[in-house]
Amino acid sequence: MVLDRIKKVNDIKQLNEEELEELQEEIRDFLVENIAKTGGHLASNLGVIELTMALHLSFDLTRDRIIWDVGHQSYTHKILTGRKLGFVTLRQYGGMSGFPKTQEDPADAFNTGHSSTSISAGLGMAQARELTGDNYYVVSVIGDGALTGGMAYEAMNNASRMKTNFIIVLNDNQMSISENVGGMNQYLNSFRTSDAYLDLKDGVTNSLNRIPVVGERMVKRIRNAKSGIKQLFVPGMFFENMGITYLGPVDGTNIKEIRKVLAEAKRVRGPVLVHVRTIKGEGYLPAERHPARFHGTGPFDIDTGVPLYHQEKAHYTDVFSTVMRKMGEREPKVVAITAAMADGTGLKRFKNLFPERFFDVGIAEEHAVTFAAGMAKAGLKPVFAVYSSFLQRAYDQVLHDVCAQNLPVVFAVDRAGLVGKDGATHQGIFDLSYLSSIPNLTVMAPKNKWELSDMLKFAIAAEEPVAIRYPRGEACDLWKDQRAPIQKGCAEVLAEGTYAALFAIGSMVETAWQVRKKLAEKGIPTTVVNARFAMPLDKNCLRKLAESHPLLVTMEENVASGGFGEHVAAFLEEEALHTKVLRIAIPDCFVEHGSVGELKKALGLDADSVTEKILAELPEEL
Ligand SMILES: Cc1ncc(C[n+]2csc(CCOP(=O)(O)OP(=O)(O)O)c2C)c(N)n1
Ligand SMILES: CC(=O)[C@@H](O)[C@H](O)COP(=O)(O)O
Ligand SMILES: [Mg+2]
Repeated sequence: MVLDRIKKVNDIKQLNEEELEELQEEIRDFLVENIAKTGGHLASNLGVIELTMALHLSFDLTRDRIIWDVGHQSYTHKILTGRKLGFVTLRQYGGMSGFPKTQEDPADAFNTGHSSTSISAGLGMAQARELTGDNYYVVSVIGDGALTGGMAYEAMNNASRMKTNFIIVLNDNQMSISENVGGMNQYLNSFRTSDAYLDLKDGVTNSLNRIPVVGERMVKRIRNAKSGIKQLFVPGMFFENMGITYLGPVDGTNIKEIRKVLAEAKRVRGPVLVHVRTIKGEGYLPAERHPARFHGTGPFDIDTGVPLYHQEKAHYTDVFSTVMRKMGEREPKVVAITAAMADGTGLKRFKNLFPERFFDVGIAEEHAVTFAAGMAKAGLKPVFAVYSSFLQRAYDQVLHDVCAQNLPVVFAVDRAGLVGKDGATHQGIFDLSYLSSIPNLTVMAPKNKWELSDMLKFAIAAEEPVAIRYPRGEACDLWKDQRAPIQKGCAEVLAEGTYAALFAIGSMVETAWQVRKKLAEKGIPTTVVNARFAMPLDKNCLRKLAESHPLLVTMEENVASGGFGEHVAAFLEEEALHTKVLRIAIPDCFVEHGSVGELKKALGLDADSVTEKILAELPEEL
């Protein structure tokens, strides 16, 4: 196998043409076989095998730097830098990450996970190189989906000042996770099928002048031509007009062609964009046919592409999806917004039923929030469904555009808590902290699936901003009959005891219930309260609990700093209520990948660990 000869970076450069062709196929088989077992981001990776090989052949990654936008497509890069063996543990606890990690390999130039950062980071490096007089290439590889994100434009707007080489590779597969959207997508569509890049440069004398020799010769040729000197339409003119030389489009399945264009890109003095057309899921039929389903997949049967494990219980996302459908039917003012996550957030159904009230804004969380604010101001009832970790980048918009004006926007914060295999960049463990501190914003979390439904209805009826956070995965289906109406700032007592009060929020209510059982077996009766609201807190309930229990335990799936427990503790101190407080939260750290169960155990958030911590706090004579 040629693949076995790739042990470290640059080993690919030892291969002849025939061997490169073999390698291409071997990598494709390797990825399908391995991801079929471990799960992972398959379709995007299959699409960039040739592009990645061409990049590794064209650059020296002991020195040059490639920044992978989002980073979910970096598997071939990992293989070519000698990490083939890591695929057995891909995204598993203690195993290899699914994203680039500088701590994993020096050839990973920059950590990514969230979209549209690569051009900024690359530009920063290229700028640093200019100032320090170093000598290396910087290449930012960005997908057409990631190019819908505002940061990419902010970076391109700045790139024109570069006097030295800076390469942007646009990996254009016409897909975000699902179909790509927006004006840039339409613009790219208008010349995606154009002929070879060189013939299309007529008229682009501006940037050709930045390509030594070849460019100058072409400019001369264009100037001497009798007709067609100024074509009405020149591919890539948008980039050209921003001062970024455009080269492309080039066939992303053809390593030789890509290398040829990259060689030219290396000669440009200034920023240059190489437009590469790729195919999401290339070479594996089920993924080519269903690129969105194979964007991120669990284990599957290779022959059929059918998932190996079937979902048994409803996920919180499914519940959200169903309630949104019902609310869409009942309430014509309800509109749904997603930032390129219609599948993941469960809004696909709403999209199909109410297409005119569904808005996919692209990977543009900041815009999505202010867009929602505008809609709310004009009388609609926007629901922005967004992953907790992606809402982080729209903090100012939540604060300044929605909450400061007290506008009735609903934030359906999915993937709140530990998400597991995507790891540190995607864990939704900061939202209770960053949302609970914003005035006017009500922050809630359901204990089970019925409560998510009730909370969503409550939020849609509210005349002010509300965020509901709920975790990835199966929805809790305990306490079907305990469904007291949701009232702002009111908690729900689930069971009463005397020694300790477990004041838990969201997913941790179920854990509190398990802890209660474990303590009951030891003869220790506890109270369990479902807090429901992280903000405003149920102050009356807290007063009563503090007065009647020697120990109050707060439980949350969020970091400790600024979180639920911190707010509870601050309130008790303010009121001079002197019960002992034990705060169960995620330590203030970035949490790497692994299954949610493993991570909870490691972080002391599982029922056994919490029980031990409580026992350590209770007086010995109990
Ligand atoms: C800020 C942010 N929002 C959403 C996502 C989720 N996400 C991951 S990949 C992706 C689509 C990216 O599309 P593209 O850049 O074209 O890459 P492709 O998957 O097509 O290779 C999205 C929306 C993210 N990673 N970061
Ligand atoms: C790379 C990325 O950001 C997404 O593809 C993410 O991995 C999706 O996560 P879920 O599997 O939780 O939808
Ligand atoms: Mg794409």
